[in-house]
Amino acid sequence: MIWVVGNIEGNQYKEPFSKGVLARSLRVSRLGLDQAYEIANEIEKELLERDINEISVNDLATYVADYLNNVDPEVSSKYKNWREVRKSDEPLIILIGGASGVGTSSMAFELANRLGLKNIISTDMIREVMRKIVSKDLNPVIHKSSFDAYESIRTPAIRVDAVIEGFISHVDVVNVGVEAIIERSLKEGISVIIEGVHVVPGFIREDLIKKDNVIMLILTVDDEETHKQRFYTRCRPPWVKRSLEHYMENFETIRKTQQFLVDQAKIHNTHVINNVDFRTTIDSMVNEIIKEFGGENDGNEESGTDND
Ligand SMILES: Nc1ncnc2c1ncn2[C@@H]1O[C@H](COP(=O)(O)OP(=O)(O)OP(=O)(O)O)[C@@H](O)[C@H]1O
Ligand SMILES: O=C(O)[C@@H](CO)OP(=O)(O)O
Repeated sequence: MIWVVGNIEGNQYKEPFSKGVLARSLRVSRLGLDQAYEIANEIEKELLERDINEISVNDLATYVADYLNNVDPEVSSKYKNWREVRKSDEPLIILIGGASGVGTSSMAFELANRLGLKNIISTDMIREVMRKIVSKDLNPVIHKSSFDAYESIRTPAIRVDAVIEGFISHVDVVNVGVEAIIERSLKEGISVIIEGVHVVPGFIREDLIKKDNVIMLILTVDDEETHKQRFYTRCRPPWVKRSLEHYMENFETIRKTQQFLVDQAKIHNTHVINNVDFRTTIDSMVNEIIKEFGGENDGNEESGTDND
């Protein structure tokens, strides 16, 4: 057996080498699951052949990076950059916004897998809790969808566009919950991905969004027909209870909310990704996150683990 030795706040710990843990940490480098396991397997074999039965986390990381460098230097560089990011003591708060149906939940799930993060919070669920607390009479807009919230605005539209006014009133309320989750995650040191239509540039408090360990990304589907198709695929499985009709009837207003999100992203310098191809989207997200949190790798590995 090989023991991996690490150090947390001056305390040494030892754990058995796990191919699963190593393979998961390799996935950030765009390796498929099979290839990541294959490489983890090979690395274990090599270590055993060299009679290494104890290795520090840092030496293991260097070994892995060198191994990857022979497979593909780009993969190795991604691995090293991500380790740089994980050296930080601060949690990562990743916010993924986008109009209904563009794929924020699917992409958050994939990203969490790639980065080995364990917490994903959907803003729809925050809203659901709020609906139990705040009655329909008191705040009708959050009892609607973001794109048809305008139908329940009590005062007639004051702004130029009723749909956007409804969207803003809706997001504004749910945003209180989003901020609470960010605050709690920062306080507890828990990395989290928060995803959904209620993640909108310009709405989250400046003191939170400006933190070095908080990043917001906006997803879009620029092509209308592709966006429509997403609702078809999402509503097709028999266990899905969301009505396709609801989204098709409101498709134009959903597109309006997307345009609003893009406009807000421009104003607030938020990165926008057109979510067409699954892998390209994930790669862009990972690249943005590494760029924002880690800068470029300088090649000097020191400390940190991949396990949180
Ligand atoms: N890049 C992609 N390529 C192909 N299909 C995708 C892609 N991204 C998402 N999808 C599919 O599009 C559908 C909608 O995605 P998803 O449910 O994640 O959207 P959403 O943004 O979370 O929507 P909502 O906010 O309304 O819940 C799903 O069937 C999902 O599998
Ligand atoms: O409000 C919305 O735009 C969507 C987001 O997922 O929620 P629902 O379709 O459940 O109303």
